[in-house]
Amino acid sequence: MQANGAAKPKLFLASKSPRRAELLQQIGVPFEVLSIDVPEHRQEGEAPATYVARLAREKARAGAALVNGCAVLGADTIVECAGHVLEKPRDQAHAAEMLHLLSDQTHLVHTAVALCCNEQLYTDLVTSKVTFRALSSDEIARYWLTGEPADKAGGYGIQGLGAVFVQHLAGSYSGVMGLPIAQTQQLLASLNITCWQPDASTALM
Ligand SMILES: Cc1cn([C@H]2C[C@H](O)[C@@H](COP(=O)(O)OP(=O)(O)OP(=O)(O)O)O2)c(=O)[nH]c1=O
Repeated sequence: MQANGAAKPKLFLASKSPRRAELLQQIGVPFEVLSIDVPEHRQEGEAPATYVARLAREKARAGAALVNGCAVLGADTIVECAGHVLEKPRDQAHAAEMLHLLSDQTHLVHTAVALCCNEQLYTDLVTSKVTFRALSSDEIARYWLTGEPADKAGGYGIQGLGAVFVQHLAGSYSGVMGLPIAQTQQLLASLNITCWQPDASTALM
């Protein structure tokens, strides 16, 4: 029990994304990673924001079904550009196609977060606007060889070498990376899960 009497459930992150784990660690929340597999298929006519929110909910619910009484955080990130929804590329050609589409354009990055505990579900959706400078075919080909695009929505990582493509960002940097920190902290607070205890042993410098 916490000082205010409310129970604080143990937290699991239902994600294989190392970025999400890193971002959650950054704010000092104790958690364990839970491995779940949710099929990621967009339904006919499903709007991008509806799709990403559904996947985050499904990940959180699938995790919660495995750890009764605990809190489970799920998230999903997609890129939307010129009417296309971009997820993780299948291969080099697919990544190149995505990066050519993003070149010299502004796109949206939607990240949905869902927190599930027993029957309770808390959700949020963060959309950021990212503008890329023009990319050459040569640098797109060389970027693939770094290994960075393969496991990232839209085929790039804003937190890595992909940062050199980004001319402008309006929104949440951590959201583009896969887990919007401020909004996640708010969801966790709904279940009384605090990020850090401001006492002598855990004080942040
Ligand atoms: C746009 C962008 C995405 N990404 C990542 C975040 C996500 O890990 C990934 C999008 O794929 P997701 O399907 O959202 O997540 P995932 O498959 O990596 O992990 P899981 O489903 O198990 O939670 O792209 C970056 O790391 N940097 C970026 O700049």
